[in-house]
Amino acid sequence: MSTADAWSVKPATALLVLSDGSVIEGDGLGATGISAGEVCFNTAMTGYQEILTDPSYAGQIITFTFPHIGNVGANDEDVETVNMASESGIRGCVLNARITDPANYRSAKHLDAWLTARGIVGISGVDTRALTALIRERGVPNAVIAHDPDGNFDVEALKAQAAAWPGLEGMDLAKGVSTTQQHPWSQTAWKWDHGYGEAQGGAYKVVALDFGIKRNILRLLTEAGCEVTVLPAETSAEDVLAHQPDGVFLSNGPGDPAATGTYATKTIKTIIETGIPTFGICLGHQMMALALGGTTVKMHQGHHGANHPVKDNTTGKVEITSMNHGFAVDGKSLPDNVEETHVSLFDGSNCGLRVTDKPAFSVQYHPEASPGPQDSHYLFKRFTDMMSEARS
Ligand SMILES: NC(=O)CC[C@H](N)C(=O)O
Repeated sequence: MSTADAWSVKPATALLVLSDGSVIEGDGLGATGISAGEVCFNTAMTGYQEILTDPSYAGQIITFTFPHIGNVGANDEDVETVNMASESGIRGCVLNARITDPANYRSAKHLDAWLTARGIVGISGVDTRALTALIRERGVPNAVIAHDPDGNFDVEALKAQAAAWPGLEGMDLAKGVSTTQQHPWSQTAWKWDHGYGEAQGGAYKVVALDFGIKRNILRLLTEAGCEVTVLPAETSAEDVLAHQPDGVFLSNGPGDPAATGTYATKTIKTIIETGIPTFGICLGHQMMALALGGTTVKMHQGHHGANHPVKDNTTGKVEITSMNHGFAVDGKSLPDNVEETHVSLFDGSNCGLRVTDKPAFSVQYHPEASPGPQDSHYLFKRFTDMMSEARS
């Protein structure tokens, strides 16, 4: 780039328009077009591709607080969406620095080209610190992100579109990202010497209800000795039980748990009552709480990052966790036969539960990480131990 190019003032090729009418200008990246959603911020310093493909982000525009996103490029391995052909559902991304050319041996594509191929609209050159400070002060705003290489924007129409977006509360988005067909899963976790492996069978037959499940959850279940069958979000309790599973897994996923719970909580309640070991993560945790009689609330700014400290009340240990949620279980709403097992050390919010008279437990955070620390991998063993105990 010549000095003249570097200093010339170019018109904005992307806009982030908040529902309060604020207009933030920047450089467009990824797909062109207009996309609406709720703006959250994620504080993870690595793993942007896994974040961008986590189906739990459907309906959301992610602001990365880490300034250099894209510098290790993109590849086919670091994708968390189970169905490679489908988009994760994310509505856009907001970056600080312009994406540089990738510098990593695993890179197969420039992140910009990868975003375009997946239909994700993005904007860079944004003061993401200021945006994050605003979200912390006022809560998560609805917004529209627009990208046009010629810089032709109807700003008033974009403001109206941002103001009209209904918001995540009341939205059931799980059905849209769930598998429509039951399918088996046998890939095991990544090993540095040979990459991903394939499991032959497994000691425990597990069915995973897919509300937007991440690949690494399935890999860690397989790794822990489970033979996994993935079922669509709306599968009935009867159909789940017809598989005669040793255990049932309830996945993460996007949207409002209360809206998704309208069909899933009935199923979950029946499964727990039968005494089959049940393990839930994130949306699965929230819906387990709802099934047990608890309630969920919308959080002020949510928890999205890879360094959230959580205390395990049963052992007193603190684990550093990966989180991605904008709703939370109200710990005080849990009935007497449900114990609060984990709490966030950032704000005291509920991060885990255990049913005292049935083999069922769940956590609000992401023990599979991807991206994030591996402190909480022990929970997959806790699930297989539960299945082993139930057998004997
Ligand atoms: N990661 C998840 O499963 C997210 C759960 C839910 N959609 C929330 O935002 O709280």
